[in-house]
Amino acid sequence: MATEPKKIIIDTDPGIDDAMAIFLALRSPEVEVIGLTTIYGNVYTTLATRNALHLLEVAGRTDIPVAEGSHVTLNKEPKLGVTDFVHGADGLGNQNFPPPNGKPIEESAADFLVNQAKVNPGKVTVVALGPLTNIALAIQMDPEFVKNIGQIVLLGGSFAVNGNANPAAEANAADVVFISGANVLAVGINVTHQVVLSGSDREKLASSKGKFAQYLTGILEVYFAYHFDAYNTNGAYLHDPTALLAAVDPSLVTCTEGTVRVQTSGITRGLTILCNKHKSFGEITEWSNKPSVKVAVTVDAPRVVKLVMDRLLS
Ligand SMILES: O=c1[nH]cnc2c1ncn2[C@@H]1O[C@H](CO)[C@@H](O)[C@H]1O
Repeated sequence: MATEPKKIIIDTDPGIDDAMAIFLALRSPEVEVIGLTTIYGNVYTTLATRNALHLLEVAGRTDIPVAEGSHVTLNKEPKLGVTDFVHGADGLGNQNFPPPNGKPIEESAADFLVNQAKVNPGKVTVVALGPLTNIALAIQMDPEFVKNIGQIVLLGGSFAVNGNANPAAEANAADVVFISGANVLAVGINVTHQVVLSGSDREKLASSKGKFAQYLTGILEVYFAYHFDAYNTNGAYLHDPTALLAAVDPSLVTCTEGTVRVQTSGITRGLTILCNKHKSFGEITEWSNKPSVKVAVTVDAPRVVKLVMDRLLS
């Protein structure tokens, strides 16, 4: 008997690699996308919502609801900057796309997350591709959320490699989410930096007539230019697609388990530190007696890239 597709909500700040992940999800029969929620990060939240609606229109999937997320950080501070130098001023490679026709639903992202988890207890996976504010708000709003939500697969943390938001920190990590007790799988940039779309992969996308391949060829130009400047490579890291595919097929990564804390202030703000669950210390630490999460440590990069190519070329 065929198993039912896994219901997923993608929390996203599109974003070029977000666009790839959203299209991949729509091409993955293992999952059913029941909504997109938006957040600041690669762009401000208003533009993230506009881009989410636009991407669903490109895909012909305007049946999928978009719920707009928070405009401010968890501490209620306005978001200071976005990474338009990575994704272009419009977040989608400066392609002058027309505004979408659709509108977000009335429910906020956090309300949508809470309510969907409540009506499908244990059945919804959130794939969180941006800063984790909406997820943290859902956790704070409803004490039942961490029980109701099936899993949170998040792109977040850098786990002992340099960050990309600052040398200590990856752009997305949030302490509230890591110690919430929810079933969390964290895929950090120590892992996603191993998954590279090469220049020749991009040429294959460019020569395909597929709708998604054509669209992505246009927006990838800015993303490749950024990687060439920042990392001196003719390739692009597949952050969001890797996290999405880890939710689709967990066998693509291997994991360790332990408590993750996120530094919330000081020069290492955003630093993620994992304490392996089997390790004990002679003193009580800020990691002691806190819930464990799964943290990806290795990835089958060739298989991830092949899945990305096969599904986006078709
Ligand atoms: O250099 C960067 N700085 C900040 N964010 C980035 C950069 N490159 C990619 N992303 C975005 O942040 C997430 C990975 O941390 C990905 O979602 C990607 O879209």
